[in-house]
Amino acid sequence: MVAETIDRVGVVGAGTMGSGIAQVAATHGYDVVMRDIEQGFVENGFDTIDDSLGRLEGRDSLEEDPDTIRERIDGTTSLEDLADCDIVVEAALEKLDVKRDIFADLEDVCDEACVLATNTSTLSITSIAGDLDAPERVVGLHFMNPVPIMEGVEVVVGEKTDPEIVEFAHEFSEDLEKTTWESDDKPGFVTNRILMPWINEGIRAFDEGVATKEDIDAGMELGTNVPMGPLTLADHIGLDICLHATETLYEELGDRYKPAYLLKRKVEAGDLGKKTGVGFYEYD
Ligand SMILES: NC(=O)c1ccc[n+]([C@@H]2O[C@H](COP(=O)([O-])OP(=O)(O)OC[C@H]3O[C@@H](n4cnc5c(N)ncnc54)[C@H](O)[C@@H]3O)[C@@H](O)[C@H]2O)c1
Repeated sequence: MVAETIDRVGVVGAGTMGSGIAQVAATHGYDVVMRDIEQGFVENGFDTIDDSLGRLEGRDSLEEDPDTIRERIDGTTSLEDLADCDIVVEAALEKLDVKRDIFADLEDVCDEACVLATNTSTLSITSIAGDLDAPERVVGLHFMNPVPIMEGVEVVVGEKTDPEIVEFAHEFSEDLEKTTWESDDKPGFVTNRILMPWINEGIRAFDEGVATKEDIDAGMELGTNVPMGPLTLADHIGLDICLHATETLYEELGDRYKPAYLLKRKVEAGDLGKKTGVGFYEYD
């Protein structure tokens, strides 16, 4: 059990994924430090956690009351507050330069035994760790959205990742009651290499007038037994995240991953999906 070797879990980014990872770690008894760049973003993260814990309590899915879980999470804007963490999971923007800067800072601040994990959807673990003194302690820990609900975690092995760190990543995920699979550090790993072109083709089909958005989603839900069609799923993931992921795959793997025109246009218009209230659908 790696649980015995971990006192404190750090999370970088308090957005959709970071808040979910902080919540799940706290639910499983870990003390958590959740860091974002502005206090308002940290507070948004706590609002998301409160909503989610409230819903889970309503379904009798929690073993402790929400306040006990919530009190295990400290919010901060200071990177130094991650100094005592035994593992830090980065869930900030899907941009290589942003992640490389964060990992350089983490290497300065954290103890050398601290495991550094990234929740990146498509960026190379090897590139994120490239400039570090100890790239062997960097591993991909790709949680799925929404983190408190989805069972799977994709463990991604960088060129230099130490096999013991890979083992640790699996065990840590299992301590959070997740089930893991492993991928080499190839563009999009297993999940997004296959999922993103599916979403992208759904957007193209909508843009080219094949069917209404509702019928495209219904066709895929009822016709292939997936829980959400491509346009609803894109709104849940965030259209900016989908665009960054598709652009990375296009850059690395060529024409078959070219982002749909309508995806770029909606991101430029600021309609990013559920998180901004408008994507392909409207949300309260
Ligand atoms: N949304 C999904 O469905 C999903 C699924 C799996 C993986 N991911 C990956 O998880 C990561 C986060 O995605 P998200 O959907 O939570 O994004 P998000 O936009 O909801 O949240 C990102 C947060 O990171 C913060 N941030 C930016 N720079 C930072 C820094 N230097 N230090 C600390 N915080 C910083 C932002 O202020 C924001 O609150 C991305 O790498 C994304 O590709 C997303």
